[in-house]
Amino acid sequence: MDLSLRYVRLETHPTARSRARATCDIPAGRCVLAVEPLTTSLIPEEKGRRCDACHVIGSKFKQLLKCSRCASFWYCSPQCQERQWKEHHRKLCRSYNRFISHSNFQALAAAQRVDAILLAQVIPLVFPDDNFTWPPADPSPSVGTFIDLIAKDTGLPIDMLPPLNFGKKNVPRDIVSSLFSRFGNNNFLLHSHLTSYAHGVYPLSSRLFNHSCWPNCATRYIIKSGAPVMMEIVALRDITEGEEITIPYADPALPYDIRQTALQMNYGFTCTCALCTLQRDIGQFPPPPVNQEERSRLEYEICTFALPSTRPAGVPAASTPELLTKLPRTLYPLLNSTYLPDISEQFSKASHEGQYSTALSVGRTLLALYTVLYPPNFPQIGMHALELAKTAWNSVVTQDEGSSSPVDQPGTKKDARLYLIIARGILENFGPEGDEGGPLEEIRVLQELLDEAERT
Ligand SMILES: C[S@@+](CC[C@H](N)C(=O)[O-])C[C@H]1O[C@@H](n2cnc3c(N)ncnc32)[C@H](O)[C@@H]1O
Repeated sequence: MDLSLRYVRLETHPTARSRARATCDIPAGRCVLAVEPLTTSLIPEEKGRRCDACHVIGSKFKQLLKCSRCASFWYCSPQCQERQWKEHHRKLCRSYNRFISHSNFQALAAAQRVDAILLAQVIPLVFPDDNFTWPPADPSPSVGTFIDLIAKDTGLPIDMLPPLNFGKKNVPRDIVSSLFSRFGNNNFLLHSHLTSYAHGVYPLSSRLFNHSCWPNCATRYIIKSGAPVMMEIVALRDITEGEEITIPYADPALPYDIRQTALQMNYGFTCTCALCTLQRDIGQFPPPPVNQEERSRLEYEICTFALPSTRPAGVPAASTPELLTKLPRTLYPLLNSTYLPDISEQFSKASHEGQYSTALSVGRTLLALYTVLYPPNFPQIGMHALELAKTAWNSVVTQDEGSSSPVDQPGTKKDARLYLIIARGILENFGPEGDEGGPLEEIRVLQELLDEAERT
């Protein structure tokens, strides 16, 4: 495996086998590495909506072509169809529908079904000539890296998978088992504008990057017509030479216990990152107050405490959860595991129903919590700030009649501008990704509307 990479080098790690270290100082926003997939698979809801090869969305101007034999794969062009045909579809086409309608497949949980499809697509890549010997003879660099990934028991007995007999011969069970043991802890969820739409195997990223709940990098996916979907590892903040490069395997805003259980179950390790260490030392957060007045006071205080830190310009991004360390204990009830899901739901409901004052007051508290719980420049903070900017603008144009309590006021153009500055700083750092349009385009349009409103 060639790991002579520009920004990262691999070195041994006492418990995680190895880790990726920065070979030089890396500025925030820099793409540390771009990685090709070994294979990807759309989630069922996206089948027929996107090209199975390059993932562009079909439209009435660019209608997708259905595979005329299996009628289960769609392509935006004959080139994409040909590329996928050569990779795996020539082996899968005839048996794909039998495979996914088999009772064993139907009995699998959703995530296991995706792994089963990825496995079926990987086998023709590992054994293009149906020469089933282990280890495979003369693997491509990507297959070689895949074989080199950490193997773990997936907890799913192999006889629960549908038979894998795509080539002329049946795939030997021990080979299926060896390949399948690399799934589960090595698959990525592909997203566009932070909405998941596919799963994929990116062996080089799996081989290189360990997890942290306070990561210095995040993954983005580049969807380009006719090209494989590239995974890019983007620096969230300035990284110094020698620092370990990490990405999040789980959402850092999930409660500590849930993160630890998921990481242990799916990847077999206990996370000891800076966020986990701090949260473990703090222990359980007390429940939020039932009294509404008391609750509003805490919400007001957390906004005053955290929101100045979301201003991107000139504020160096912390490499440790600085805000959580400094958070007054009196505000801990707002970090209780019940509170964040509760206000997220309130925010979505109020903004969808046009209750802009409520949405803005709840959304502001949510932004404060995200700022405390997520590492600096984490894209979720930027996406939420953009939602707040749009809500403030909608409130302005519909002249929403909100109450006049200190935390519950109708939005103003000034609010919209402020949230837009936060959103732009973070999302421009994260960079263009996913489908066409999306948050960067929305920022541009809203900025134009605000500038226009200023002029008139
Ligand atoms: C996708 S691989 C990452 C690359 C891996 N370190 C290697 O050398 O191939 C995931 C595995 O790495 C290990 N790992 C990743 N992050 C870790 C962490 N923060 N602490 C301990 N082990 C970790 C676990 O064994 C996990 O199942």
